[in-house]
Amino acid sequence: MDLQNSASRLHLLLFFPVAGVLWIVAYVVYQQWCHPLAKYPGPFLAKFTNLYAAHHAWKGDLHLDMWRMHLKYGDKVRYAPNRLLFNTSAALKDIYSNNKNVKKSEVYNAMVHRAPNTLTQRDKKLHARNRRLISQGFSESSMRVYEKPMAAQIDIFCRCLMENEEEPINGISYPLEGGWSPPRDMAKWCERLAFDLMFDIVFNDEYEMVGKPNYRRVLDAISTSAVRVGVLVQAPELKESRRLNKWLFPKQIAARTEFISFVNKMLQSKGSKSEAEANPDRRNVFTILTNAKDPETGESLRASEIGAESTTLIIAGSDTTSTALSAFFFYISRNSHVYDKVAKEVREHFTNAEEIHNRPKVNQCLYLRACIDEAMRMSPSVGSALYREVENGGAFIDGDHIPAGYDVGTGIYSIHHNPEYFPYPFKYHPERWIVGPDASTKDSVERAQSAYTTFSLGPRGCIGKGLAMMEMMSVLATVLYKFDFKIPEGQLGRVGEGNIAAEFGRHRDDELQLKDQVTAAKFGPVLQFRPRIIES
Ligand code: HEM
Repeated sequence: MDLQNSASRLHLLLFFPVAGVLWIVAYVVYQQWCHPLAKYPGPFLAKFTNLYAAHHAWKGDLHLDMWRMHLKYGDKVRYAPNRLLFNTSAALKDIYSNNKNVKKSEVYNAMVHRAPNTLTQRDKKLHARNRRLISQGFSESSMRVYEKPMAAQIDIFCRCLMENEEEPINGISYPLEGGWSPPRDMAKWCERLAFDLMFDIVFNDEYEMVGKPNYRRVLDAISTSAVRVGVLVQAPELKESRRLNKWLFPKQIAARTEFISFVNKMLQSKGSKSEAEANPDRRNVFTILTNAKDPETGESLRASEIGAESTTLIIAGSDTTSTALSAFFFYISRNSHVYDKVAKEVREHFTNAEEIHNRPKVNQCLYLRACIDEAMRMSPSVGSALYREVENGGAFIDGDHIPAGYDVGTGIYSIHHNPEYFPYPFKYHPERWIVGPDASTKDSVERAQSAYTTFSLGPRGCIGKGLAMMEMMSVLATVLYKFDFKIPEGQLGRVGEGNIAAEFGRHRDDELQLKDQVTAAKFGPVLQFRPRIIES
C-alpha cells in the first residue's frame, strides 16, 4: 500500500515538470515553424515573447533596435510573436492610409486611463465621431485665435533665455560671459515652452514653466511615467498583475499619480460650460470642445470626455513638439553652413520680429521649413512603430497577405533612415526637401516624401500637425531673428550627442540621442544665446 502511495506521489511530482517541458517544446515548435508569421525573420527571442520588445522599450532604444533589425533581416521583420514590422513606403501606405482593413492595435489599451480618448480609441466609429468634434479646435478660424497667445509665450521664452538666471546643468552653474546667456539645456527649455504654449492654447491658462520653477516637476513626472507606458505598450500582459506592476515600476507609478493629481486639480479649477459661455472672445480648445457639435449626429462631448481629451492634447502636443524643436537646435548648431543659410533667409525676410506672427509670411520661409522637416526626419518625436491590427478578412501589406488578428507597423525612425528613400540617411541635409539646381530633383523629393511619416498619416494621422508646424515656424523664426547662438566649449557642448564607445546606433556624435518611451526623452543640445544687433 505504502509502495503504491509513493509511486503515485512520484507520478504526480513528475507530471508537472514533464507537462511544463512538453508545453514549452510544443510552444517553441509552433512559434518557430507552424505560426502564420513563422516565415518572417527576426530576433530569436522576439518569436516567443513580447518581452524582447519590452526590454528595448525599458532601455529606451526601441526605435534603434527596430532599425538595427531591419539592417540585419531586411524590410520585413517579425518583432514579436504576433507583430510584423515593414520598412517600405508601399507598406506605409498599405497600413496607415485611408480605408485600410486595419484598426489600432490592442496595445493601445495600455495607454488608456479610465476611458479611451481620440488617440487611444480603437473602435473606428467612436473614433470618427470624436475626431470630427476635436478637429473643430484645429480649424483655420481657431488657429487664428491662437496666434496672439502664441506670440506672447514666445516673447516670454526669448526674454527668459537671456535672463541672468544661472541654471545648473548636471549640478554645475555657469555664469554669463561676454554678452552670451548662461548655457541652456534646450531639451528642458523646449519642453517648458511647448507645455506653456499648449496649456495656453488648450485652457487659456498659464503655469509659466518657462519663467518659474514652481511646477516644473510635472514635466519630469510626465517623462518618468512614460517609461512604464512604453514598456506596457510592448508587453500589455505585464499590466494584468498589479503586484508585478508595482514591483517593476514604483517610480513611474508615483510619477503618474503626481501627474494625475495635477490634472484633476487643474480640471476642477478650470471650468465648466458656463465659463466657456461667459468668455466667448477668449476662445481656446477647451471652450471650443465644450461648444462643439458633431455635424453628422448633433452630439456634443460629455464633460468627462472634454477633460480627458484636453489633457491628451497637452501631452500629445507638447512632448512631441519639444523634441522637434530640440532636434532643430541640435542639427542647426552643428552644421554651420545650414545655420548661416537659414539665419540669412529669416533675417532678410522680416523687417521686424512682430511680422513673424503673420502666418502666411512665415510660411514663405521654405528653407526654414526644410530644416524643420529634416530635423524631424533624423530624430522623429515618435520613433518606433505605431501598431495596427489586421481586421477580419486579412490585408495585403507590401504584397504579403497578413491574416486577421496580427499587428503590423512601420518603425518611423527605421523608414526615415532607409537609404532607398533618403540617400546618406545620417546626413543632416535640408536640401533633400527642396527641388532646385542646388538642391534635389523632383523625383528624389517625391521619393523622400513617400517615406516621411513624422506625423503618421491617414485617419489616425496627427490632428495637431497644422498647429505644431505653426508653433515651430514661429518659435524658430523668432529665435533666429532675435539671437545668434553657439555651442559652449568643452563637455557641455556635447550633451545630447552619441559616443563612439556607445552601442551601435548610439555611436554618432552628430546625431541627437533620444530615449524612446512612446514619445521621446532627450537631453541637450546645450546652447548659449546673444541678442543680435538688428540694423533698421
Ligand atoms: C511635432 C509635433 C508632433 C508630432 C511629431 C506628432 C506626431 C503624431 C503621430 C506620429 C501621431 C500618430 C499616433 C498613433 O498612430 O498612435 C499623432 C497623433 C495625434 N496627435 Fe500629434 N504630433 C505632434 C503634435 C501634436 C499637437 C500639437 C497636437 C494637439 C494639440 C497633437 C495631437 C494628436 C492627437 C489628438 C493624435 C491622435 C489622432 C487620432 O488618432 O485620430 N499632436 N501625432
